[in-house]
Amino acid sequence: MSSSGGKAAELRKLSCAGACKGDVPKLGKDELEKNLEDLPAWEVSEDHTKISRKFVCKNFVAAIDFFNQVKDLAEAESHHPDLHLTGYRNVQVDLQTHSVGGVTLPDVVMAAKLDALPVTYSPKWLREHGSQQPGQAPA
Ligand SMILES: C[C@H](O)[C@H](O)[C@H]1CNC2=NC(N)=NC(=O)C2=N1
Repeated sequence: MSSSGGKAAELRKLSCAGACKGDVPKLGKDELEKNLEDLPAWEVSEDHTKISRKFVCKNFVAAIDFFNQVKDLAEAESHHPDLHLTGYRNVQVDLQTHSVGGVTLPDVVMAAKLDALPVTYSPKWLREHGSQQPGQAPA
């Protein structure tokens, strides 16, 4: 049962700093799922080496605006997601700590922080995927 969002709020208080020195432990499957219980928009890859979030933005400008917010956050945290933009508005964000080749707590922290960024979603996509998407800005 997911908490009332408290876990995500706790994660957002943490920093990703130092995540990439190669000594941060990879999270196992169970730890990962426990850490993601409050971040339902994120999926774990088959091999558990990355977590991803997919959504459709209202348009290309909205997608690039989101990417620019991600750029600022990633630079502030010195921890960088992989960003994919296809079909002018289909967004996929992947997170992994490249220096260890897996998902670490800083990746989960970054996911929680990314979920707090406002996104202008495609209204049609929101209707089809449940309107409770994270960071939902007015359409
Ligand atoms: C020197 C610099 O901090 C490191 O190369 C950082 C940059 N951002 C990073 N981001 C991610 N996701 N993984 C890393 O291993 C990583 N390393």
